[in-house]
Amino acid sequence: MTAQLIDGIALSRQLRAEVALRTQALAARGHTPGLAVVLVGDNPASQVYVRNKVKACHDAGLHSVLEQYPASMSEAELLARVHALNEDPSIHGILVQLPLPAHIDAHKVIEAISPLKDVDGFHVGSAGALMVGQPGFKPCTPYGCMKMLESIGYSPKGRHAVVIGRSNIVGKPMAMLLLAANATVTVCHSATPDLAHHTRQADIVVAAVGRRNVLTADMVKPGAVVIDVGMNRDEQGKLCGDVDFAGVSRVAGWITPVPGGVGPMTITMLLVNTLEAAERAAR
Ligand SMILES: Nc1nc(=O)c2c([nH]1)NC[C@@H]1CN(c3ccc(C(=O)N[C@@H](CCC(=O)O)C(=O)O)cc3)C=[N+]21
Repeated sequence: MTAQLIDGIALSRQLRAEVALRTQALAARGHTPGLAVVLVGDNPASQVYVRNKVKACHDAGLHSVLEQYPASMSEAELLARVHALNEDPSIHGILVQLPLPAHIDAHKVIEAISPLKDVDGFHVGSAGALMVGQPGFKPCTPYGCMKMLESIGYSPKGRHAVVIGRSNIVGKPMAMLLLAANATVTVCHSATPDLAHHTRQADIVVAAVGRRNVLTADMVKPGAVVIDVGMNRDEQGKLCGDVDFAGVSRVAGWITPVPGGVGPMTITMLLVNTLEAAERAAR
């Protein structure tokens, strides 16, 4: 059996076209959605990522500003910039690219972002809203994974979902979204003694660890949906996920590729959240 591909690029193209239409309608009423992307330091990977985000905004008709600062920027200076963006009516979403330099307390910076502009969904208020089922921004990566399930008409209701990884930005919110969609959810992590025991029972596996080959063919139930959130490099420097794609795609029913899977969807949901923030502000 060969798994069907869930194509994050094709789905992104579709969703971004919808974003562009809604953006146009909002802009016609004088409320062009605006995203501020703040990058501190010169991490080359971060440079690429933020440029992709700014380009995606441009292509969908959103306004964006990229603010780049040297690694020597102080925490107080960054907090002052966040406060200014909170007050800027042309900006509806604020993204402070992570990781931040070690001398800056990332938690403090994220908490300084207005929850109304927290399009990353990283603020404690956004996390709490997700947990109790109140309106708020969902973190873009797990939100994108839910859209990928939706795109294949797969309802998590009554299914067993296994999430590997418990980070605040992927694993935990992913578990909450699946739970809200009525899945039975197991969260596995580095202290789980027998990972395969859990994954073999899963109808849905989400791998979000940040290490290659965390999920291999022998760990997957035939026909399962496998979502790969990993972003790693192999020996040749090639981008690869957490899943042994060649092996697992012989067993799974559906699988997301890396690249071209969850990554583009993360950016798409950032656009969706920014548009949503602008629509709320325009009401
Ligand atoms: N405040 C904040 N918000 C983030 O959302 C955030 C962040 N900080 N820090 C870094 C991570 C990483 N991240 C990615 C998004 C898209 C791709 C993506 O589009 N990847 C392409 C490939 C890109 C390539 O070729 O390198 C793909 O998977 O097809 C990758 C990584 C967002 N992050």
